[in-house]
Amino acid sequence: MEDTLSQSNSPHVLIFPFPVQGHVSCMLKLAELLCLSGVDVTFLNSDIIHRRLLRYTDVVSRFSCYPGFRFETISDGLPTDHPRSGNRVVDIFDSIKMVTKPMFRDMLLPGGCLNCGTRPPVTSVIADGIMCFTIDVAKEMGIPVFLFRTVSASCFWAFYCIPKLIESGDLPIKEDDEMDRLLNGVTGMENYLRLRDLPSFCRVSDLSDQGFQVVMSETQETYRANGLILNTFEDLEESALTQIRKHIPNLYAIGPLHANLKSRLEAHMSSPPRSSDSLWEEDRTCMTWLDEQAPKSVIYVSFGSMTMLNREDLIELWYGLVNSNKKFLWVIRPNSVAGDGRNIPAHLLEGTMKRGYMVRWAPQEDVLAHQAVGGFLTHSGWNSTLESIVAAVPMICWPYYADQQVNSRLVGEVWKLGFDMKDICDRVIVENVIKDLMDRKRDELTRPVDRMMKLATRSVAEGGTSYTSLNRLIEDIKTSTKDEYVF
Ligand SMILES: O=c1ccn([C@@H]2O[C@H](COP(=O)(O)OP(=O)(O)O[C@H]3O[C@H](CO)[C@@H](O)[C@H](O)[C@H]3O)[C@@H](O)[C@H]2O)c(=O)[nH]1
Ligand SMILES: C[C@H]1CC[C@@H]2C(C(=O)O)=CO[C@@H](O)[C@@H]21
Repeated sequence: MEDTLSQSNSPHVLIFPFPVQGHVSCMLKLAELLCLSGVDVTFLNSDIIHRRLLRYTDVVSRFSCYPGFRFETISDGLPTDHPRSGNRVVDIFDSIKMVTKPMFRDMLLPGGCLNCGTRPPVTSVIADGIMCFTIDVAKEMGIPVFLFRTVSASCFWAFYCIPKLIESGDLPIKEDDEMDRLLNGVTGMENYLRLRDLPSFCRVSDLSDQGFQVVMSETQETYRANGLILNTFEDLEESALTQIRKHIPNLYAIGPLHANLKSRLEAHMSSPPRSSDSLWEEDRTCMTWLDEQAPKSVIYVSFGSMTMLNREDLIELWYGLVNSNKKFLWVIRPNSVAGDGRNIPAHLLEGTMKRGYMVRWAPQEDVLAHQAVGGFLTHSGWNSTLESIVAAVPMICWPYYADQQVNSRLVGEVWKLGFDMKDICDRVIVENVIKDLMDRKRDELTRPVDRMMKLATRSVAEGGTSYTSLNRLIEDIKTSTKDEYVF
């Protein structure tokens, strides 16, 4: 039996995400898409992420219908009580290279849990694009590696151009730099990308900064992989995709992945069950509250899984929401507000009682699809941006860090799907931008929002660009063969 398995040529992909919510959830969607196409998948989670998935989701029963799927776990190298969010997330970069990389290698060696004869051997790896150490390990074993970078193509391209921005003197940003100055160094974005729209990792005066160095070098190393997978679609990011292809020709644009998965599940069964990838318990009472609200009357507020709010910003946002007189549904994640959460002004508490609803974590895709939701105040994480596009919900962008600065600029200036409130948190501005989005300037957003929703839907339908690109990826995975081990 063991011999038959180890000689088997059946495709077996190892999927290995960077251990944070926004990466794990879209990679789980890719895993399910591969399972649907008959590919065996092992999904490698960090221990902490896996524990939380088991606790808050139905992930085990969801994947139980795919006999070729299984989970494995690995340490991320950090102590259990490390926050793994806000600016502390960069600590994962070091720990994963120092602690996780050798463990990952051991797992793939003969006798390791990924190579012990009980399953067909791993024939290809899909690893997070921010973890290029996986290329070293997989290549040593003769296994092809595809990188999945979970940010937008535009952000990837901006990261890719960092060396050029250093050469031109645009980086590091100087103390007296005009942040609204347009940049020439990111080809294709010259007309709209300002210094302030670069990924937040570029906002450093010292280029030896750890976060800056990691995103720059990991991006530069992408070419070493057998291909690059991006969660985007041609009609949305054609320009950035064209630029990237000049350097990394084997590019698969297969997004929006959640829509791609939904569409393929619907082709397999009439009403696929809803599933969750959440690392917090979803509070579905907000759906009942939404049921009671008028169509397009509610602004949904969520800043994803990593954003930390300080008290000052919390209060300004809160005043803006209450004073806009709009209904609002606000996700405030546990432990996401720094400082004192007490002594909230009575005006805010009363306004929230009348018009607001707060939860610790929401079923976001369902919320955005609800007819009562008319706008999304978002941190512009890439998954949230794509989910909003598919649901045809216009956005107010208040980016926190990383790729979000780039995404919000595209939403506001290029795609015209909302307004970018970058670097501002003032109660009067928040109130006004909400009124603009929900009423005063709503008409100017309606057409672009509907158009992009349709393009997204078309891209994942049979024959669409993301549909075709995903088929190509599946085909390439199925024909990938593992070389002989080289030791
Ligand atoms: O109450 C909530 C809030 C969020 N979500 C989901 O959580 C995910 C959040 O992802 P994203 O919007 O991408 O934000 P982050 O969690 O901040 O994701 C990280 O990963 C993304 C992909 O790389 C990056 O774009 C972000 O900047 C980075 O912070 C989305 O699928 C949401 O639907 C919920 O289900 N319920
Ligand atoms: C935790 C963040 C560091 C890098 C990741 C990222 C990327 O460029 O791949 C962007 O934002 C975050 O998701 C990740």
